[in-house]
Amino acid sequence: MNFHTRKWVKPEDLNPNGSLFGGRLLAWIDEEAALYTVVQLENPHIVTKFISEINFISAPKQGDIIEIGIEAVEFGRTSLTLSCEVRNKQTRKQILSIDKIVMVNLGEDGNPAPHGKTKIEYVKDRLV
Ligand SMILES: CC(=O)SCCNC(=O)CCNC(=O)[C@H](O)C(C)(C)COP(=O)(O)OP(=O)(O)OC[C@H]1O[C@@H](n2cnc3c(N)ncnc32)[C@H](O)[C@@H]1OP(=O)(O)O
Repeated sequence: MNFHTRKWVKPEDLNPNGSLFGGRLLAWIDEEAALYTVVQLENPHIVTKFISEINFISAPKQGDIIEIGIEAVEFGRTSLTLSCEVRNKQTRKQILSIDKIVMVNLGEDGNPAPHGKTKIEYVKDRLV
């Protein structure tokens, strides 16, 4: 799993209990999943279709640095299924896990379209 994105938990990210607001974390994850999918499928027109159970394992506090990891689990015909882990960057303590995030590739008409991909590709390999 690649942990591409780091976030610094700031006052505006907190819930009234003083820990990271879950909705804020989900927004960061959704954006990360979308960016990962755009890069993998080489198409900016993708949507989040389905998110499985979300396990909030521990609560980050203000000042924590967290990192968001995404991994491709399955390439479907029009879909790409991802998994997600979030952990504390310094302590590696687990913060959240999601088994399945299903992203769907769209055509110009806005309907699901085959993406033609079967495996993870690395941008550096596309450049040579
Ligand atoms: C990044 C963002 O924030 S996007 C904003 C939030 N997302 C949205 O607004 C999306 C709203 N939903 C939609 O527009 C539609 O549901 C669509 C276009 C995504 C899909 O329409 P559908 O009629 O379900 O399409 P369809 O039945 O062809 O399924 C498309 C793919 O999704 C998969 N899929 C559909 N429903 C589910 C589900 N409940 N769970 C898992 N996978 C699913 C299908 O298996 C298929 O994958 P495959 O082609 O690899 O086999």
